[in-house]
Amino acid sequence: MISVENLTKRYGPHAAVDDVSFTCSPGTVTGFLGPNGAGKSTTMRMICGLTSPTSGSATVDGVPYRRLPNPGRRIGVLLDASAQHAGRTGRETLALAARTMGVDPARVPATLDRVGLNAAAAKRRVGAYSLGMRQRLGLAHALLGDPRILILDEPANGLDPEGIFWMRGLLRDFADRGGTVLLSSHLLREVEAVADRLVVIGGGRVVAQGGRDELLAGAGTLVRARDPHALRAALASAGLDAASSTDGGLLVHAEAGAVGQAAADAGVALLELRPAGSGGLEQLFLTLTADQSTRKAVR
Ligand SMILES: Nc1ncnc2c1ncn2[C@@H]1O[C@H](COP(=O)(O)OP(=O)(O)OP(=O)(O)O)[C@@H](O)[C@H]1O
Repeated sequence: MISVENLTKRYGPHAAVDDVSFTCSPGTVTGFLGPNGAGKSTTMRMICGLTSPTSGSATVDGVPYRRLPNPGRRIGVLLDASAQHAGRTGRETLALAARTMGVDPARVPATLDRVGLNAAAAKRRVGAYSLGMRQRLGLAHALLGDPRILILDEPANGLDPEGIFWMRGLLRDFADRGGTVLLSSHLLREVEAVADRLVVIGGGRVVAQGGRDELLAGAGTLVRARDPHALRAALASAGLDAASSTDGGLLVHAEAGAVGQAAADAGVALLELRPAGSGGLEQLFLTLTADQSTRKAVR
Protein backbone atom coordinates (compact mmCIF):
# COMPACT_ATOMS: atom_id res chain seq x y z
CA MET A 1 0.00 0.00 0.00
CA ILE A 2 1.24 3.47 -0.91
CA SER A 3 -0.28 6.30 1.07
CA VAL A 4 0.18 9.96 0.16
CA GLU A 5 -1.30 12.49 2.57
CA ASN A 6 -1.51 16.23 1.91
CA LEU A 7 1.87 16.18 0.22
CA THR A 8 3.18 19.64 -0.72
CA LYS A 9 6.49 20.72 -2.24
CA ARG A 10 7.33 24.38 -2.72
CA TYR A 11 10.26 25.74 -4.68
CA GLY A 12 10.32 29.37 -3.53
CA PRO A 13 6.82 30.74 -4.06
CA HIS A 14 5.95 28.02 -6.62
CA ALA A 15 4.08 24.94 -5.40
CA ALA A 16 5.30 22.06 -7.60
CA VAL A 17 3.00 19.72 -5.62
CA ASP A 18 0.10 21.19 -3.72
CA ASP A 19 -1.78 19.22 -1.04
CA VAL A 20 -1.84 15.93 -2.95
CA SER A 21 -3.49 12.89 -1.32
CA PHE A 22 -4.15 9.41 -2.74
CA THR A 23 -3.60 5.76 -1.94
CA CYS A 24 -2.58 2.81 -4.09
CA SER A 25 -3.86 -0.57 -2.89
CA PRO A 26 -2.61 -4.12 -3.42
CA GLY A 27 -4.00 -5.74 -6.55
CA THR A 28 -4.30 -2.49 -8.47
CA VAL A 29 -2.44 -0.48 -11.10
CA THR A 30 -2.83 3.25 -10.50
CA GLY A 31 -2.18 5.49 -13.50
CA PHE A 32 -0.66 8.82 -12.49
CA LEU A 33 -1.40 11.34 -15.21
CA GLY A 34 -0.79 15.00 -15.84
CA PRO A 35 0.71 17.37 -18.40
CA ASN A 36 4.41 18.35 -18.41
CA GLY A 37 5.37 20.06 -15.19
CA ALA A 38 2.20 18.93 -13.36
CA GLY A 39 4.17 17.51 -10.43
CA LYS A 40 4.17 13.76 -11.11
CA SER A 41 7.94 13.19 -10.82
CA THR A 42 8.20 15.43 -7.76
CA THR A 43 5.42 13.43 -6.06
CA MET A 44 7.12 10.14 -6.92
CA ARG A 45 10.48 11.42 -5.71
CA MET A 46 8.89 12.41 -2.40
CA ILE A 47 7.32 8.95 -2.01
CA CYS A 48 10.80 7.45 -2.56
CA GLY A 49 12.51 9.78 -0.09
CA LEU A 50 14.61 11.52 -2.78
CA THR A 51 12.95 14.92 -2.32
CA SER A 52 11.87 16.21 1.09
CA PRO A 53 8.28 17.45 1.25
CA THR A 54 7.56 20.98 2.44
CA SER A 55 4.60 19.44 4.29
CA GLY A 56 2.53 16.29 4.30
CA SER A 57 3.74 12.72 4.22
CA ALA A 58 4.10 9.60 2.10
CA THR A 59 4.39 6.06 3.38
CA VAL A 60 4.93 2.63 1.91
CA ASP A 61 3.16 -0.08 3.93
CA GLY A 62 2.80 2.49 6.70
CA VAL A 63 6.50 3.42 6.83
CA PRO A 64 8.30 6.40 5.23
CA TYR A 65 10.55 5.09 2.43
CA ARG A 66 13.72 6.37 4.11
CA ARG A 67 12.98 4.25 7.19
CA LEU A 68 12.63 0.98 5.26
CA PRO A 69 15.64 -1.17 6.18
CA ASN A 70 16.16 -2.69 2.71
CA PRO A 71 13.77 -0.75 0.46
CA GLY A 72 14.55 -2.68 -2.74
CA ARG A 73 12.99 -5.80 -1.22
CA ARG A 74 9.73 -3.98 -0.52
CA ILE A 75 9.42 -1.50 -3.34
CA GLY A 76 10.85 -1.48 -6.85
CA VAL A 77 11.52 1.98 -8.21
CA LEU A 78 12.21 3.19 -11.74
CA LEU A 79 12.40 6.97 -11.84
CA ASP A 80 15.07 7.72 -14.44
CA ALA A 81 16.35 4.96 -16.70
CA SER A 82 19.11 7.18 -18.08
CA ALA A 83 20.68 7.50 -14.61
CA GLN A 84 22.40 4.09 -14.86
CA HIS A 85 26.21 3.89 -14.97
CA ALA A 86 27.14 3.93 -18.68
CA GLY A 87 30.43 2.01 -18.21
CA ARG A 88 28.93 -1.13 -16.64
CA THR A 89 27.29 -3.94 -18.55
CA GLY A 90 23.65 -4.77 -17.90
CA ARG A 91 24.67 -7.90 -16.01
CA GLU A 92 27.20 -6.01 -13.84
CA THR A 93 24.56 -3.39 -13.05
CA LEU A 94 22.15 -6.00 -11.76
CA ALA A 95 24.84 -8.06 -10.02
CA LEU A 96 25.89 -4.98 -8.05
CA ALA A 97 22.27 -4.22 -7.18
CA ALA A 98 21.78 -7.86 -6.07
CA ARG A 99 24.76 -7.56 -3.72
CA THR A 100 23.47 -4.27 -2.29
CA MET A 101 20.00 -5.73 -1.68
CA GLY A 102 21.24 -9.09 -0.39
CA VAL A 103 19.53 -10.89 -3.27
CA ASP A 104 20.87 -14.23 -4.56
CA PRO A 105 23.05 -13.33 -7.60
CA ALA A 106 21.58 -16.39 -9.33
CA ARG A 107 18.43 -14.30 -9.82
CA VAL A 108 20.25 -11.91 -12.15
CA PRO A 109 20.09 -13.91 -15.44
CA ALA A 110 16.43 -14.84 -14.88
CA THR A 111 15.51 -11.23 -14.15
CA LEU A 112 17.32 -9.99 -17.27
CA ASP A 113 15.50 -12.65 -19.24
CA ARG A 114 12.17 -11.59 -17.69
CA VAL A 115 12.55 -8.07 -19.08
CA GLY A 116 13.63 -9.29 -22.51
CA LEU A 117 17.38 -8.54 -22.30
CA ASN A 118 19.13 -11.58 -23.79
CA ALA A 119 22.63 -12.85 -23.00
CA ALA A 120 24.23 -10.70 -25.72
CA ALA A 121 22.50 -7.55 -24.46
CA ALA A 122 23.44 -8.38 -20.85
CA LYS A 123 27.14 -8.36 -21.83
CA ARG A 124 27.00 -4.94 -23.51
CA ARG A 125 27.81 -1.71 -21.71
CA VAL A 126 24.79 0.35 -20.68
CA GLY A 127 26.29 3.33 -22.55
CA ALA A 128 25.56 1.45 -25.79
CA TYR A 129 21.95 0.64 -24.83
CA SER A 130 18.98 2.24 -26.54
CA LEU A 131 16.51 4.10 -24.33
CA GLY A 132 14.12 1.14 -24.55
CA MET A 133 16.88 -1.25 -23.36
CA ARG A 134 17.68 1.10 -20.46
CA GLN A 135 14.02 1.09 -19.50
CA ARG A 136 14.06 -2.71 -19.52
CA LEU A 137 17.21 -2.76 -17.39
CA GLY A 138 15.64 -0.22 -15.01
CA LEU A 139 12.60 -2.43 -14.72
CA ALA A 140 14.83 -5.46 -14.08
CA HIS A 141 16.49 -3.46 -11.27
CA ALA A 142 13.06 -2.64 -9.82
CA LEU A 143 11.94 -6.30 -9.97
CA LEU A 144 15.19 -7.84 -8.71
CA GLY A 145 14.37 -7.70 -5.01
CA ASP A 146 10.98 -9.36 -5.64
CA PRO A 147 9.07 -6.39 -4.18
CA ARG A 148 5.29 -6.21 -3.74
CA ILE A 149 5.15 -2.58 -4.83
CA LEU A 150 6.36 -0.86 -8.01
CA ILE A 151 6.75 2.88 -8.62
CA LEU A 152 7.52 3.61 -12.26
CA ASP A 153 7.94 7.06 -13.81
CA GLU A 154 7.32 6.91 -17.57
CA PRO A 155 8.52 3.29 -17.91
CA ALA A 156 7.18 2.98 -21.46
CA ASN A 157 9.36 5.87 -22.67
CA GLY A 158 11.49 4.59 -25.57
CA LEU A 159 9.80 1.20 -25.81
CA ASP A 160 8.56 0.05 -29.20
CA PRO A 161 4.91 -1.04 -29.61
CA GLU A 162 5.79 -4.67 -28.87
CA GLY A 163 7.68 -3.55 -25.76
CA ILE A 164 4.75 -1.45 -24.59
CA PHE A 165 2.40 -4.39 -25.06
CA TRP A 166 4.81 -6.62 -23.14
CA MET A 167 5.11 -4.14 -20.26
CA ARG A 168 1.33 -3.86 -20.02
CA GLY A 169 1.12 -7.64 -19.54
CA LEU A 170 3.91 -7.62 -16.97
CA LEU A 171 2.30 -4.88 -14.86
CA ARG A 172 -1.18 -6.40 -15.10
CA ASP A 173 0.19 -9.77 -14.01
CA PHE A 174 2.14 -8.15 -11.15
CA ALA A 175 -1.05 -6.49 -9.85
CA ASP A 176 -3.23 -9.56 -10.41
CA ARG A 177 -0.87 -11.46 -8.11
CA GLY A 178 -1.57 -8.92 -5.36
CA GLY A 179 1.11 -6.35 -6.18
CA THR A 180 0.67 -2.57 -6.06
CA VAL A 181 1.69 -0.45 -9.05
CA LEU A 182 1.94 3.34 -9.35
CA LEU A 183 2.68 4.25 -12.94
CA SER A 184 3.09 7.62 -14.60
CA SER A 185 2.84 7.81 -18.36
CA HIS A 186 2.09 10.14 -21.23
CA LEU A 187 0.80 7.20 -23.26
CA LEU A 188 -2.84 7.56 -22.34
CA ARG A 189 -4.04 4.59 -24.36
CA GLU A 190 -1.57 2.39 -22.51
CA VAL A 191 -2.68 3.70 -19.15
CA GLU A 192 -6.30 3.21 -20.15
CA ALA A 193 -5.53 -0.39 -21.09
CA VAL A 194 -3.72 -1.34 -17.87
CA ALA A 195 -4.78 0.95 -14.99
CA ASP A 196 -7.71 0.22 -12.66
CA ARG A 197 -7.47 3.55 -10.94
CA LEU A 198 -6.41 7.00 -12.05
CA VAL A 199 -4.97 10.02 -10.29
CA VAL A 200 -4.97 13.07 -12.57
CA ILE A 201 -2.79 15.99 -11.50
CA GLY A 202 -2.62 19.49 -12.99
CA GLY A 203 -0.66 22.47 -11.72
CA GLY A 204 0.47 20.45 -8.69
CA ARG A 205 -3.09 19.63 -7.55
CA VAL A 206 -5.19 16.52 -7.96
CA VAL A 207 -7.95 17.39 -10.43
CA ALA A 208 -9.59 13.96 -10.42
CA GLN A 209 -9.08 10.51 -8.96
CA GLY A 210 -11.01 7.28 -8.76
CA GLY A 211 -11.72 4.08 -10.63
CA ARG A 212 -10.96 4.32 -14.34
CA ASP A 213 -14.44 3.25 -15.46
CA GLU A 214 -16.13 5.44 -12.87
CA LEU A 215 -14.10 8.50 -13.96
CA LEU A 216 -14.76 7.88 -17.63
CA ALA A 217 -18.49 7.43 -16.93
CA GLY A 218 -18.77 10.51 -14.72
CA ALA A 219 -16.84 12.91 -16.90
CA GLY A 220 -19.91 15.00 -17.74
CA THR A 221 -21.23 16.00 -21.14
CA LEU A 222 -19.39 17.55 -24.04
CA VAL A 223 -21.48 19.97 -26.06
CA ARG A 224 -20.75 22.18 -29.01
CA ALA A 225 -22.89 24.75 -30.80
CA ARG A 226 -22.49 26.96 -33.84
CA ASP A 227 -23.01 29.93 -31.48
CA PRO A 228 -20.96 29.18 -28.33
CA HIS A 229 -22.01 32.43 -26.61
CA ALA A 230 -25.69 31.59 -26.97
CA LEU A 231 -24.96 28.08 -25.67
CA ARG A 232 -23.14 29.43 -22.62
CA ALA A 233 -26.06 31.77 -21.89
CA ALA A 234 -28.57 28.93 -22.31
CA LEU A 235 -26.65 26.70 -19.92
CA ALA A 236 -26.22 29.49 -17.38
CA SER A 237 -29.94 30.30 -17.39
CA ALA A 238 -30.64 26.57 -16.76
CA GLY A 239 -28.23 26.71 -13.80
CA LEU A 240 -25.65 24.39 -15.44
CA ASP A 241 -21.93 25.05 -14.95
CA ALA A 242 -19.82 24.85 -18.10
CA ALA A 243 -16.07 24.88 -18.63
CA SER A 244 -14.22 25.28 -21.91
CA SER A 245 -12.81 22.07 -23.27
CA THR A 246 -9.57 22.06 -25.25
CA ASP A 247 -11.27 21.23 -28.54
CA GLY A 248 -13.53 24.28 -28.55
CA GLY A 249 -16.63 22.70 -27.00
CA LEU A 250 -18.00 23.07 -23.48
CA LEU A 251 -17.81 20.50 -20.72
CA VAL A 252 -20.93 20.50 -18.56
CA HIS A 253 -21.25 18.63 -15.28
CA ALA A 254 -24.70 17.29 -16.05
CA GLU A 255 -26.39 14.49 -17.98
CA ALA A 256 -26.57 14.87 -21.76
CA GLY A 257 -30.40 15.02 -21.54
CA ALA A 258 -30.38 18.07 -19.27
CA VAL A 259 -27.81 19.83 -21.46
CA GLY A 260 -29.78 19.14 -24.66
CA GLN A 261 -32.98 20.36 -23.00
CA ALA A 262 -31.36 23.62 -21.87
CA ALA A 263 -30.12 24.25 -25.42
CA ALA A 264 -33.51 23.37 -26.94
CA ASP A 265 -35.38 25.63 -24.48
CA ALA A 266 -33.20 28.55 -25.60
CA GLY A 267 -33.46 27.64 -29.29
CA VAL A 268 -29.71 26.97 -29.62
CA ALA A 269 -28.76 24.54 -32.41
CA LEU A 270 -26.15 21.97 -31.37
CA LEU A 271 -23.35 20.53 -33.46
CA GLU A 272 -22.33 17.87 -30.91
CA LEU A 273 -23.71 16.42 -27.69
CA ARG A 274 -22.16 13.37 -26.03
CA PRO A 275 -20.85 11.97 -22.73
CA ALA A 276 -17.32 13.37 -22.27
CA GLY A 277 -15.98 9.91 -21.27
CA SER A 278 -16.94 8.37 -24.63
CA GLY A 279 -13.79 9.92 -26.09
CA GLY A 280 -11.78 7.68 -23.76
CA LEU A 281 -9.04 8.64 -21.39
CA GLU A 282 -7.40 11.01 -23.87
CA GLN A 283 -10.49 13.20 -24.05
CA LEU A 284 -11.00 13.03 -20.29
CA PHE A 285 -7.37 13.99 -19.69
CA LEU A 286 -7.51 16.95 -22.07
CA THR A 287 -10.74 18.15 -20.54
CA LEU A 288 -9.61 17.81 -16.94
CA THR A 289 -6.27 19.49 -17.54
CA ALA A 290 -7.48 22.27 -19.85
CA ASP A 291 -7.78 24.68 -16.99
CA GLN A 292 -5.56 27.76 -16.79
CA SER A 293 -3.65 26.75 -13.65
CA THR A 294 -2.35 23.69 -15.49
CA ARG A 295 -1.23 25.69 -18.50
CA LYS A 296 0.71 28.01 -16.18
CA ALA A 297 2.57 25.04 -14.73
CA VAL A 298 3.77 23.96 -18.15
CA ARG A 299 5.40 27.29 -18.95
N1 LIG B 1 14.52 21.02 -8.17
C1 LIG B 1 13.58 21.87 -8.62
N2 LIG B 1 13.72 23.20 -8.45
C2 LIG B 1 12.77 24.07 -8.87
N3 LIG B 1 11.63 23.70 -9.48
C3 LIG B 1 11.44 22.38 -9.68
C4 LIG B 1 12.40 21.40 -9.26
N4 LIG B 1 11.91 20.17 -9.58
C5 LIG B 1 10.72 20.38 -10.20
N5 LIG B 1 10.44 21.69 -10.26
C6 LIG B 1 9.23 22.29 -10.82
O1 LIG B 1 8.13 21.62 -10.28
C7 LIG B 1 7.11 21.48 -11.24
C8 LIG B 1 6.72 20.02 -11.34
O2 LIG B 1 7.77 19.30 -11.97
P1 LIG B 1 7.72 17.71 -12.17
O3 LIG B 1 9.02 17.30 -12.80
O4 LIG B 1 7.34 17.05 -10.91
O5 LIG B 1 6.53 17.56 -13.23
P2 LIG B 1 6.09 16.28 -14.07
O6 LIG B 1 4.61 16.20 -13.92
O7 LIG B 1 6.87 15.08 -13.68
O8 LIG B 1 6.45 16.74 -15.54
P3 LIG B 1 6.98 15.90 -16.82
O9 LIG B 1 5.79 15.14 -17.31
O10 LIG B 1 7.39 16.98 -17.75
O11 LIG B 1 8.10 15.03 -16.37
C9 LIG B 1 7.63 22.09 -12.54
O12 LIG B 1 7.12 23.41 -12.63
C10 LIG B 1 9.12 22.08 -12.33
O13 LIG B 1 9.72 23.12 -13.05
